[in-house]
Amino acid sequence: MEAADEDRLLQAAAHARGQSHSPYSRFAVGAALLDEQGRLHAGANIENAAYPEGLCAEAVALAHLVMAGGRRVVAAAVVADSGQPITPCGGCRQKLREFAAGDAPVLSGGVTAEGGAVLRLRATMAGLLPHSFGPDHLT
Ligand SMILES: O=c1ccn([C@H]2C[C@H](O)[C@@H](CO)O2)c(=O)[nH]1
Repeated sequence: MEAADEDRLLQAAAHARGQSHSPYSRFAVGAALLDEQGRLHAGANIENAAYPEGLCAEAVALAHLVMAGGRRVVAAAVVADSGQPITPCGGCRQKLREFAAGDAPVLSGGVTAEGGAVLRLRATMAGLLPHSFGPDHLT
């Protein structure tokens, strides 16, 4: 993946983070996904007063991708202001894996003073979720 495409993905995640509804954790997360048609789909975490009902940014972005007719997650980016690089939670790794190849890049970004994103970690789907269960197991 070219640096310019990585940056486009990270900045889309940073922009989406601005829509986060996270009054309980006060931990705003943004995610962006690149689909097989070259389109970007973004999401932010949406928390709920009934705490377990909250949605992760990655799940919201994935819902946008699928509803827009996307069928593959070619690359993903997650952005948050955290002490260590943010990575998708276990549940979101599985959700993304449904649509992503093992070598799909998963970028982790931190937040700049200007509200943009800076690359902090470059991972892959299979690196985050090794020996994973997926659609092929059901055929
Ligand atoms: O990869 C992650 C990790 C956490 N969160 C959200 C869930 C919750 O709203 C808040 C704190 O866990 O961050 C995400 O959206 N994505």
